[in-house]
Amino acid sequence: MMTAIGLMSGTSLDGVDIALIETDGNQVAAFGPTGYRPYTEHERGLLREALAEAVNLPRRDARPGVIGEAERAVTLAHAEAVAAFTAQNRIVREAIDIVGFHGQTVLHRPAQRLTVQIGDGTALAKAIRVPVMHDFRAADVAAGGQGAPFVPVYHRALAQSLGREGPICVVNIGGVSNITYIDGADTLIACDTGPGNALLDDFMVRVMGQPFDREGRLAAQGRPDADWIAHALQHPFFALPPPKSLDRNDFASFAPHDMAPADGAATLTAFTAAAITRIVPLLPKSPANWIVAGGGARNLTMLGMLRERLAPATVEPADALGWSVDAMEAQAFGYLAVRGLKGLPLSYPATTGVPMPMTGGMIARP
Ligand SMILES: Nc1ncnc2c1ncn2[C@@H]1O[C@H](COP(=O)(O)OP(=O)(O)OP(=O)(O)O)[C@@H](O)[C@H]1O
Ligand SMILES: CC(=O)N[C@H]1[C@@H]2OC[C@@H](O2)[C@@H](O)[C@@H]1O[C@H](C)C(=O)O
Repeated sequence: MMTAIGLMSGTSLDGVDIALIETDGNQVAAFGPTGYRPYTEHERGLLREALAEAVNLPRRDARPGVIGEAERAVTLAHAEAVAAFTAQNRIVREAIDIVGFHGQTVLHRPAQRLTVQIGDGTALAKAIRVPVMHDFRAADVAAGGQGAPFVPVYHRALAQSLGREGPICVVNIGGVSNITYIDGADTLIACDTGPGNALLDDFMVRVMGQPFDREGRLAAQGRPDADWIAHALQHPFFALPPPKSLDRNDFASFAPHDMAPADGAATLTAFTAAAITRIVPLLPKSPANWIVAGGGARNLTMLGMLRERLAPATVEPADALGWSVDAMEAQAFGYLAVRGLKGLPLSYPATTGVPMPMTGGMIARP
């Protein structure tokens, strides 16, 4: 068994999730503590600027202007997250075999074999004095894969311990939504499904001056615009079979106009639920159980809409099974780091479209 710390900074740009996990790269032996280090307003501003600048990046290792500045901020925030987490939980660095460091995606264009995660693995390893596995998506994209999603192998490890009849679908509703379809030991299919919370968050900031729709309370007071959703679902992405992936801003132009705030929030929430449901006819069988992770699992209106659309399948938030809603991706990158160390596959033809199962990740030693 190995002890790994995973670090994830997701598309919501809210902060760094951190989690400890014990695993041999196949089974999960134990979940450790979890933590969170929010970005400051200044850091969030830098990340937003870096995302806007990144559309012009020619190469994945280029760090011009504000992107370099944002990278230094990301590395420092992660070093602080590890220092606070280990101090708080009295973990000595000798007890940690590896740290899995995802970094912050600023651009994702797999068709151009380009996916860019900022965060300096070597600098982080030096700062925390523990080996760091980073750059998880690079090898996959270089081999012609989508480079995302990467959490499915971890979902599979968790699902195997449930001992349920399949098929099971785990859906992660972060900034972007992605699903993992598991049926028995042999079938693992994954893809991004469309927007998660990012459109709703951007709408809430613009219209209500709030970072997100807490528990889905605003959406609960509104009426989804069915025509708007039907039109949005005409986007060719939704008809594509898995594997497929998205950049955070691929749907950024899908903003409801001329709608009351509650109706706009209800429409965007229903759009996310409809886009997730749209994947069902593209899967081999209709999933019997849906498990919802990511911040979207805390949005009760979203959960209600998913239940309505996916019935008679069951829809449960991940924490109802003892899994972490918030730290699942951080745990996953700890798990993936151990798999990377052992040369085990991180992605498969049916999860990212790589021609063969691929290991990945780069190791930086202090
Ligand atoms: N209590 C809550 N009620 C409603 N929504 C919530 C709540 N808590 C979090 N969220 C939503 O979840 C989002 C954060 O989700 P999460 O941390 O899973 O995203 P991420 O990891 O950054 O994204 P990704 O998985 O796309 O990389 C918030 O921006 C917000 O929209
Ligand atoms: C390129 C990139 O960073 N993609 C993220 C993003 O956020 C959610 C979705 O889009 C997913 O594909 C992926 O993250 C998770 C952690 C994954 O790789 O499984």
